[in-house]
Amino acid sequence: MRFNTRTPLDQDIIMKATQHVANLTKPLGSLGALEEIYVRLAGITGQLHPDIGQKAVVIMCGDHGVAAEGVSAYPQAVTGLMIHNFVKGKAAVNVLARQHGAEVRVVDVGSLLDEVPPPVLNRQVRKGTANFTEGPAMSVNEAKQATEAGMAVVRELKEQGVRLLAVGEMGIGNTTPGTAVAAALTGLDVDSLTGRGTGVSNEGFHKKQQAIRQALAIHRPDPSRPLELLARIGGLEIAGMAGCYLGAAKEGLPVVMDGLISTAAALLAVKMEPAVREVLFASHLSVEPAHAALLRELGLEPLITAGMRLGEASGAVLSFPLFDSAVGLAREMATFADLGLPNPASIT
Ligand SMILES: Cc1cc2ncn([C@H]3O[C@H](COP(=O)(O)O)[C@@H](O)[C@H]3O)c2cc1C
Ligand SMILES: O=C(O)c1cccnc1
Repeated sequence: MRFNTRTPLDQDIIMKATQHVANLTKPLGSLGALEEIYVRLAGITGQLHPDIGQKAVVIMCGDHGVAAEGVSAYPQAVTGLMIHNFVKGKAAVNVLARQHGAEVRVVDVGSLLDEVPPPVLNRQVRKGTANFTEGPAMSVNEAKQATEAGMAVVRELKEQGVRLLAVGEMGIGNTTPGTAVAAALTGLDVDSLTGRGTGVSNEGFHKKQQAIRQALAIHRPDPSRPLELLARIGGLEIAGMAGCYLGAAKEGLPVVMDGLISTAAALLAVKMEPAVREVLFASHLSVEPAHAALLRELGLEPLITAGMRLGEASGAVLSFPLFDSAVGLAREMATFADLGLPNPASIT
């Protein structure tokens, strides 16, 4: 299956933005990653002064059959409880979204909840995945449906005026499929990639490594067939997030990833459609070891290292002020020409 996206970057604006940032009254390159953010935002939006005023965060939710293997420190029911907590506005990501001016959109693509509380979008493809140590997590068709749900949500947000997006997830047990996907896509070994997620015990940690190894052995996932890989060892919210990134590339919308699971979904989306890479931004570096491996594979540097390991898009929303700063600096700083001077960098 191909998900059509347009080539997102406007090369003419990229050149103009690169020149503009080089002419600002500061040593060349001294604003580091903020300069790169600004130039790429300009390329994605096609605007020399990108409008990223209206922001949203999408939280994809789903449950995991592999939780039955005892791979998480928390019971599966916490996924549903947290969906209710998002509705009340009381989760970490809600607080951060209020602080940084972002709308929160929660999408249930496959929790175990029988009644999905409004305004959560009920896009349940099925109630949780199957245990992937025994068989595929879901069918290819189900993975496709969840992916398309993510694409549709992003299309709606873009139509409603959203100009910067964060993507995150909720799903107890999902650092296990997140790490399995990372292992399959990077080829790195399970020992070096597996972390403790919510803080699983030593016993749970060994079960987790065992579950991932077993899944890789049974399914032999092929990185050149990303949708099938997603169906076998992924998750419904992972598919939903992959759809968000595909949708963002299609809509020309900059999108900020969070930690391990959202970045695993992003690498899957890039494997499905390489143009997705152009609209992706890394926010923070998760404690989960597989996260750094995924970012390396994507060739992206995290902006914040704060020892976080939460998911929910908390790190992504936390990075929003850096995006506003990047755009504001480019818009408001004087150029050397404004001061009536040649750019000192161009005369030495
Ligand atoms: C109360 C609570 C809130 C959360 N918010 C995000 N996660 C995070 O932890 C889970 C993954 O870790 P593991 O694979 O170890 O289960 C995911 O739901 C992720 O979003 C949470 C976990 C809990 C317990
Ligand atoms: O890196 C993450 O996104 C993460 C880490 C631990 C638990 N949940 C998510």
